Amino acid sequence: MSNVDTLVEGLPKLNLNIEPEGIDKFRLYKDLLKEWNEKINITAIKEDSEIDIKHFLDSLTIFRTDIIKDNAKIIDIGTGGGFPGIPIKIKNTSTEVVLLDSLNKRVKFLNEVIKQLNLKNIKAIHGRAEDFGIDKEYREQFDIAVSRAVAPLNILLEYSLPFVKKDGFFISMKGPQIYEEIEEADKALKILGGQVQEKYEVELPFSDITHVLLVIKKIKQTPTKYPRKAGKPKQKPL
Ligand SMILES: C[S@@+](CC[C@H](N)C(=O)[O-])C[C@H]1O[C@@H](n2cnc3c(N)ncnc32)[C@H](O)[C@@H]1O
Repeated sequence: MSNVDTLVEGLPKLNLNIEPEGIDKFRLYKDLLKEWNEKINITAIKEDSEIDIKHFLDSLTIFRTDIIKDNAKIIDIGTGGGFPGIPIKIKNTSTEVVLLDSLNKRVKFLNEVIKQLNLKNIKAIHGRAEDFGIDKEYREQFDIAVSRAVAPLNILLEYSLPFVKKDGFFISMKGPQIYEEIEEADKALKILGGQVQEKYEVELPFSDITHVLLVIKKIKQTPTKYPRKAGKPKQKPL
């Protein structure tokens, strides 16, 4: 079994607490991550303490925003190996979580994690954000969309904001380059109905890395012509 010692030591540094049952789930999650990573490419981060810091603790920094309320319905866009969606679900079991990724082999891994960790009220779906964003089962159905390491903000907003209900939030987990990205995303924000609400700078424990959690509030409905068809947001960002 993997150890999650660095995760356990890092939680108080983020003012977070996770019950022993949750810690056991992180341990099992790490076992599966390392096992599957031998067969399919999920993450370049392979060492125990690095997984704790750069995947688990980094994902959990999202709780510093106070946006994730009990029972919130959340979608993680481009979740990859489940970050930040699975740590969110382990920490707050009352949330309803949808994990979305365009790479099917990663979605298969996520389904195995959901099964083995016995997580409830969570599912992994395979496809592109541009396609699910026009599907009425998903469009404007979420209190919160989250995303880490998927695309520059002007592109990411077109992937994410269509999923968020009016008065809901999109939380983008970024590095310090976010400040330039915000300037470049001014037009996309206006078109898609978003407004910058807050920026939280968070120091990642046991590292010299500072990440920024950008909280965008959805202040009006997204026009039905967005998202444009798959590939278009990236080819021709707003
Ligand atoms: C660099 S990985 C980041 C994964 C994870 N969020 C993390 O922080 O570790 C980006 C992920 O986004 C997915 N992705 C990229 N564009 C997408 C799109 N348009 N719709 C859905 N998933 C997408 C990719 O398949 C990939 O798994």
